[in-house]
Amino acid sequence: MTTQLTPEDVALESAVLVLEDGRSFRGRAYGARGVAVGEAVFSTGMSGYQETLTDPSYHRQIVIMTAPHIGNTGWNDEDDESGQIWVSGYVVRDPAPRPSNWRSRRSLDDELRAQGVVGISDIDTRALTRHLREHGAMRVGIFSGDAAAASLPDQLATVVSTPAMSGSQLAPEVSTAEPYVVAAQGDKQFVVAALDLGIKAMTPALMAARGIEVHVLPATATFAEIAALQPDGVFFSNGPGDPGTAEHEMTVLREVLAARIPFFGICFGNQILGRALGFGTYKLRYGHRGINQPVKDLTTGKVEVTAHNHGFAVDAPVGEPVTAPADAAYGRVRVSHVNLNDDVVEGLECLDLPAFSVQYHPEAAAGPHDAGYLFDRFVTLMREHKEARA
Ligand SMILES: NC(=O)CC[C@H](N)C(=O)O
Repeated sequence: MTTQLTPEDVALESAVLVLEDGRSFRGRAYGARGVAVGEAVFSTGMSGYQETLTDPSYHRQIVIMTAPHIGNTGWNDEDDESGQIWVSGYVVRDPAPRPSNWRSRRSLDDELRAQGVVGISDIDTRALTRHLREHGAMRVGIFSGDAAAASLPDQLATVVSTPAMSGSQLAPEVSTAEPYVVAAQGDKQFVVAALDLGIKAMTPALMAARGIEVHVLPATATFAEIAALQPDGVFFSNGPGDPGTAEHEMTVLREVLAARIPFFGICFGNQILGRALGFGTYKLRYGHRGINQPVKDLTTGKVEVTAHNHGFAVDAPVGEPVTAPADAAYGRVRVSHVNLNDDVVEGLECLDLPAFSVQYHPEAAAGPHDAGYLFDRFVTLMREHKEARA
């Protein structure tokens, strides 16, 4: 006689989370069954889990949600930031047994299973987050189904054999294979070439809403391919991996700067601008991920509450402008934004070139929208540049 498991039995299946330093947590299988490995990172967002899961910048990361209840509003057909879930695994405390929202089409659990994403629930996510804050981001594995029964040394061996985030070049793995165009809404005012390093759907949408025709290009695009579009501006998106590996993108950006084409970069794009100007990048202890990070705009003195997802940052001096260390021809540059929690550089502005960037997310789809003015700043920069050339 075969035994049929009921949904309740399945929900009670045990699973284990193993950190690379040997600490482990027992929980329950959630989403797909199997093995997931990646870098353990925590997000403090209380909402927007669908946008988080589909953000390509989370490629090869296992995301731990500090908000205890996840899945309450289910999964809809409108909020994806890309064509798939990118996190390599998902860790929650208390998943909603029944989603409730007028837009929900299926449960989060069903969507994780359908996309083969291994998760774990009933984890003390507070204890886990405190561990990561004390010991820093590290590799982690989730083991469920048959893999849950393997020995801890075997599970640990799997975790430590996965590549570390530092040194990982991941943008080409998530970038579009072919260029595509997002049409401007209303009259077309500007053409922007947007390098897709892991772009989120909301970014071209917010540009299109401002009359920009966005040509989204693969990460491998050359300066010649960008210049062939005769763009009014160039944009470099967010994306996964270590910015220290983005040699091709940095070289292309230096050509963009030399050609004095207006430039705006977000997150990975900010780190690449930092490198192009001659600053270093470094890995943060545990990064910034969530939608409640206070950032000060040093131009206006205003503080904005912002969405973040970064594990690396630019090493540039806060205060008086400095000459770009890479090449005096780039002129002066200043740090334009800082994080008020830890003074991390959150934005760069060139004073003698039409280029600026931010480390955080003005496109934040789950909000907050305090930083939306940065898209307007890009439009102003392109307009001024166009008028000066006319
Ligand atoms: N969202 C992003 O663009 C992240 C950039 C980079 N991968 C980091 O972790 O810092």
